[in-house]
Amino acid sequence: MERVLIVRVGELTIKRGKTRVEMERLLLRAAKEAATECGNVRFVREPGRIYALGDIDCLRNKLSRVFGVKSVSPAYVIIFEKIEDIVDAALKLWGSAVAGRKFAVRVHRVGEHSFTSRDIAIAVGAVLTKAGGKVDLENPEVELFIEVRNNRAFLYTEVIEGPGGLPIGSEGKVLALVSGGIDSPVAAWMMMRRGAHVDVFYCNLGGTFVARLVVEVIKRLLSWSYGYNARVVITDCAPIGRTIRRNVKEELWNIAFKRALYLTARKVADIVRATALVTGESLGQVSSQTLQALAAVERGLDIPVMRPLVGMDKDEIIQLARKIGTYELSIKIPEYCAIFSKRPKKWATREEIEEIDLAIYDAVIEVVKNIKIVKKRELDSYIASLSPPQDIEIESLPPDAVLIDLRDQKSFQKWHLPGALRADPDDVLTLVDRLGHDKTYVFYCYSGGLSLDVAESLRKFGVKAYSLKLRK
Ligand SMILES: Nc1ncnc2c1ncn2[C@@H]1O[C@H](COP(=O)(O)OP(=O)(O)OP(=O)(O)O)[C@@H](O)[C@H]1O
Repeated sequence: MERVLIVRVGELTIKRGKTRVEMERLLLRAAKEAATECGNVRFVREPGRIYALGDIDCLRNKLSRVFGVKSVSPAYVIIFEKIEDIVDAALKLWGSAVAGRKFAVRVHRVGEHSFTSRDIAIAVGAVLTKAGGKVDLENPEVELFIEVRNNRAFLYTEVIEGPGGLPIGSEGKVLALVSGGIDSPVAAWMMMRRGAHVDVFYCNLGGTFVARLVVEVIKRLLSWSYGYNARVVITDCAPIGRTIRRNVKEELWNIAFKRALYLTARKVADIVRATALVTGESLGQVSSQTLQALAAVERGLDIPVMRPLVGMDKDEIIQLARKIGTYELSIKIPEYCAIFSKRPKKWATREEIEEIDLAIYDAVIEVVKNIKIVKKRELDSYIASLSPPQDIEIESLPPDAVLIDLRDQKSFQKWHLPGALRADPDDVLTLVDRLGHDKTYVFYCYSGGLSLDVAESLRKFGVKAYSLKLRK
């Protein structure tokens, strides 16, 4: 008996003519890329499904992640002449597996035969009962599927759900704004699932420590992008941060950063030829995601902004993030922002947006000029190349340095280094503004990652800053 993976295609079966042919071609292209790690593989196409032959366990895992695939089933296939051949195969395969267990035989049949689906179910049920199983169609412990297609029969017990949707490339291209947080990778994934080519845009306000973590998230996200060597556009957004802090009223910092993100992404969309932007915003999730706030930041943008999560609850988004595999990586990313205002305005008037645009214009142009584009297949070497400045980590305090503890209040109260002040990462720049940009600052935190990042991002603001290596 030969083993084969049945790959059932989903929504594209309702497409007709040229569209259908093109979608099948794209699906097969994605399936071939997904199967590259599975060694020698052969694909056979049939209406509504594909068969994959080769290392079935590997193929099962990979092809159940291809967009456009509704489900897959590892199956045994036989060529038969009479019903007894199917019954024999079922007994050989499942005789010992059903002993002492309740089972149900589900038969599906296509083609002209001298017997019905029910005949097969009865005959197979009878031999398996003799082998020690018990028929229970309502609550079986094991379901046995037999699909008869002309002179072939497929026998299987598993139906593994695929992601569904449409093959990647069947829609146009979009640029997804990905922060590395929980939501935006899910939004990007949902656009991939609808067949879009998804390129990714990440605006880094921090240092290489966070950038590395974010790119790991993006890499995991793009591990679904079979059939498309997606582009990741990474930008150092420090010029935007500096400009906003200098030239925008503090209550508008948050909106100004969002606006800068949108404007930068708008320009990047032209470079990568994307037709729409995608964000991970969901209506009302946080105060910056009210209708008014969303309308304010996308005013006059002249490109569709898609928000696939707009109607979803946070727990639904988390569930999807877990399924995609990005959740565990996203929650490792420390959330802080150098341009975080304590009393932010929730939305802005047309005039305020115009003022913001004017204030950030040059910074946006500078950031766009310095974008780095990395292809999906180059992400590993890009991640390896990311390392913080060599001299940023120190083991002893320079004289007159201001020492800052970035841990939470409770940990600080329990113990802290002599002379240390405590600050939330969000507040560091404000503190530095107050104490003076000419001093030397040294940070420490729990594991050394956040302090590295805060020091690195402060340096982008022209401040002498270090991360202290704590002895364990
Ligand atoms: N640094 C960034 N680079 C690229 N896109 C970003 C960045 N920060 C935010 N975005 C985009 O703006 C959206 C809204 O960001 P916001 O911080 O308001 O929400 P969020 O709920 O924290 O989103 P997420 O969970 O995706 O970080 C994000 O979903 C993402 O699409």
